[in-house]
Amino acid sequence: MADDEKDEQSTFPTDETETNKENDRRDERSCRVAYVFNEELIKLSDELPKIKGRASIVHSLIRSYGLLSKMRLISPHKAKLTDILLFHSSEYIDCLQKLSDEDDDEKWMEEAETFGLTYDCPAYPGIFDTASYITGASVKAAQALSHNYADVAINWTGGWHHAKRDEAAGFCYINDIVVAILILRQKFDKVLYVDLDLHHGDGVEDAFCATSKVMTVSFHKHAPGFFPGTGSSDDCGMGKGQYYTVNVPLQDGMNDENFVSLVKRVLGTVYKSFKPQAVVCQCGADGLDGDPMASFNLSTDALVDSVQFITNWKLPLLLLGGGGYNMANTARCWTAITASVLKEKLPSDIPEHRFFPLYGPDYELTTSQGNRIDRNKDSHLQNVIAAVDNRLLHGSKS
Ligand SMILES: CC1(C)CN(C2CCCC2)C(=O)N1c1ccccc1/C=C/C(=O)NO
Ligand SMILES: [Zn+2]
Repeated sequence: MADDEKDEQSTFPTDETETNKENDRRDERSCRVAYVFNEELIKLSDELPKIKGRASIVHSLIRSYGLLSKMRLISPHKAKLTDILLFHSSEYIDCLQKLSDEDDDEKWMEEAETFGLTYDCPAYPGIFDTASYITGASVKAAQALSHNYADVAINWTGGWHHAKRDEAAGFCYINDIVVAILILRQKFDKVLYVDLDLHHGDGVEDAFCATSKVMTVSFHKHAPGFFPGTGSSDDCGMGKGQYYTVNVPLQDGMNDENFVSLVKRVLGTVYKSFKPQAVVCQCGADGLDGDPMASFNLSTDALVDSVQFITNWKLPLLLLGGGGYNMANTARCWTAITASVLKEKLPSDIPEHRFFPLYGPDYELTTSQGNRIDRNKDSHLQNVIAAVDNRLLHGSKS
């Protein structure tokens, strides 16, 4: 049978002896971390227009710190069409495939508009294969958690949170996050989604706004004219999903201390009221100081500490990438998160490796905070927390 039809069961050693042998129980010291990658995934991800070469830079830094030998390496394959269609409409996927195959049939060009495949989100040749491979990696990571093969699973090429059921958006074509959550939902009754990217995780929020089985919590910049424009604290889901959507809208100049205390305060309340059985966290790094988005003042510590807070819950956790346009800082951030999950202390000096020159002039692993004016008034942050408490308290009554 074809490789991608192989029953997923056969991918992970499921017999107890195998997993028990490899300290199956998550103990205090560390947990079992699965890292999904192969050369094909890195090569295809490197082709993504706005983050050319980023996948290699991230993977090379993780490898140069010797972290690969401490993780369970899993080789992914392209997502099956049936997995992609768990979320996306077949009309949209058909059009994406046709445009990606350079099918110059006029018919598809006209439809392109309907499916968001336009100038600001072009379906460039090969995009369908790339997006399918990335989605397959997030699916494989989710399956590693569902099969109890790992406690934490990582796909730094994933995290494309803007893609809608039948529309590409914000340079996201297939929403690997939604597909991965739907896979996790086959095993876990309640899944928590956390979005740390600078941008609102609108595609994931939309997908689950009407269900109480998936709670989405997004921390993001929310300002006039800033993409995607949604994500105000008023968004609260609808129907059965009411109160299972939480948004934390922020202004420019957000610093580590306020960001991390907000994350801990909001997620602490969410954890107590929602009681998730699994967590998916999008770790977009475009909120870091030094990113071309030039919005927040965050250092890598802010994202590391936020993810560590979630890791401490000791729930099955899927970590995904996302935005991050300063390649070296994004690699620093996701390497530091990987080490933190492994409870590995890394030397601050960047090891000599293929991309070493990118890390000048300091050649250090962690970055410092920016000093952009902080537009976040304490009163606003207090109001956001009150709104979240109100909603979750209200929600937990229902
Ligand atoms: C084209 C890129 C993706 C890159 N970019 C910057 C960074 C560096 C130079 C331009 C953007 O603002 N983009 C966007 C353009 C239109 C809509 C959305 C985005 C970004 C989405 C995002 O990051 N979500 O998490
Ligand atoms: Zn972003």
